[in-house]
Amino acid sequence: MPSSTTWFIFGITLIFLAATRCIADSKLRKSKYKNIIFVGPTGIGTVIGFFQLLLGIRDFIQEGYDQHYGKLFAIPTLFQMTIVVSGHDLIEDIRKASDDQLSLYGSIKEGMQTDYTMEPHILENPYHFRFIHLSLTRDLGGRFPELKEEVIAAFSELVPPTDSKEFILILRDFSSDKSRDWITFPAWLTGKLVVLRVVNRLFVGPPLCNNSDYNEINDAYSDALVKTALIIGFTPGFLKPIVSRLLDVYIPKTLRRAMKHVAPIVKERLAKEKLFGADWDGKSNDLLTWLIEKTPESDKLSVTTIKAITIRLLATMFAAYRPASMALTQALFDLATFPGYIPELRAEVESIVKEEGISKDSIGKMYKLDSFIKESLRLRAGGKASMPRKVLKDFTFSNGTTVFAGSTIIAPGYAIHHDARHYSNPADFDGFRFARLREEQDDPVRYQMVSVNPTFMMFGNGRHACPGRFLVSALLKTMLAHVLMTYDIKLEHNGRRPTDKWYTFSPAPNQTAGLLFRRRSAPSC
Ligand code: HEM
Repeated sequence: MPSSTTWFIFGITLIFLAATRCIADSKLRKSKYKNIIFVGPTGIGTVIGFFQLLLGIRDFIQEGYDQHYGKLFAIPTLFQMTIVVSGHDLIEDIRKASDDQLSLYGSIKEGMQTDYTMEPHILENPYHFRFIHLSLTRDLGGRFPELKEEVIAAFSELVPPTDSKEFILILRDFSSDKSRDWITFPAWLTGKLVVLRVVNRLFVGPPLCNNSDYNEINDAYSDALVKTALIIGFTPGFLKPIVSRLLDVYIPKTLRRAMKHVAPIVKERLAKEKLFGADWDGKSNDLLTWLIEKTPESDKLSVTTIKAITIRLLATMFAAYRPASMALTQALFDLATFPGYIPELRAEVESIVKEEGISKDSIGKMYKLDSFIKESLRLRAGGKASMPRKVLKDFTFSNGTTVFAGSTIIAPGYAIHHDARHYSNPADFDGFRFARLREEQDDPVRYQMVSVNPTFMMFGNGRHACPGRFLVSALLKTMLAHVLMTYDIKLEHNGRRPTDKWYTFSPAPNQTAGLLFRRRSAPSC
């Protein structure tokens, strides 16, 4: 229990921060931002606003979007200015801007406080991200058999039909009546473990991808990164070095644990290369190999190198698995919430699998399944803040409004996805919405999950649009096809969909709810 002195210091700190926020806000409104509409409380209300902003700025974004659609509006957060850009033309301006004007990496640097949470040079040259473009996406067809194999293996271990070692492990606190057919699994934990394992199959290969300690480390690293970045982000600039030093325990500890797994594999792969040459038989085609090849020859085994490789592995995994596992969990909740879709989805999957089996090409033909997952993404996933960009040079939008270097701009993805201008009955889950549009307009490309445009911002837009979306689409479709073919699924607690949990900008699936699975007697894929 914290002592009264601790509470006193905490209270004084909050009052100090609130006062700073008031002063900063009033300065900003009179400053060069005077031509931009401000959203959020004013005057004494800014003190209350400060606490609301601590909890998240999502309501202010929606309020601004509803009242000022097609314009820019500003939400002064604690120590910075977040400018929200709405309307097709202005979002197009962001898409066309150069990286030295509006920078994605600048916003990641700020959002994740990478100067304090990672080695700064890693984001200066994020070549690990290019692996997704240059290798993984281009060769997705070639990698598909591994992805499929791992999906099947992961589900059969993590959602097994009977009592088993892994079953006990994952259930932990989840009680289940094993005498019945239906078994309850923790949805979020299961979704995370399946995605971690499958993505790690493509990032580090077997056996590490099945190592539960390594997968847990990936999860712990992401958690530590988010929490540390949040605290440092709320800290005034001059205090950041001190606060980051005080917090300098969780990330390094997790990193050291991860390095213990990565180092022997790097050694083993280098030894084989020495023995059998650069293209040795059985050489893994994964992110780890790619990172080893990028490292200067003389330096491949140094601790610094292993550390840098491990950070890049964990950072890429952070970008990949968190949104993908949230999307999987939400889609499973939707499948269980709207069982009326199951027969038609099953019919589509079964007929295609019967003809062609499961491959990258065959899942490409499952457009009802694609539509169902895309609708789940539209309604539940993603953040209020798509296309985050740090303004590096003053930038003037096509409507004449200038944003100044130092501000952060975002597009309000969540509001766009819930806007009746773009989607009829936007609050309703309409699983075949995109399949119908595709049929009506005879356009097989525009409505598929991986297409990005100013009305579907889940994966951003423009040159930085998520390069992992092709993998995500293959991953989610293969997983849902497997679940449809292998299990019956339903919600616990009389069929009420578990409520989402909101973080600063983004919704996340409920993290404690369970899902019930029952093995089908029909053959699985
Ligand atoms: C449902 C899952 C996912 C969602 C919703 C998502 C969303 C996003 C968004 C919104 C961006 C920023 C785009 C922009 O600002 O224009 C982004 C960037 C990125 N994503 Fe994803 N992502 C997902 C999964 C993945 C996966 C599985 C990977 C890796 C395999 C990945 C790798 C990346 C990378 C490397 C970038 C940075 C792009 C660049 O450097 O230009 N993402 N993602």
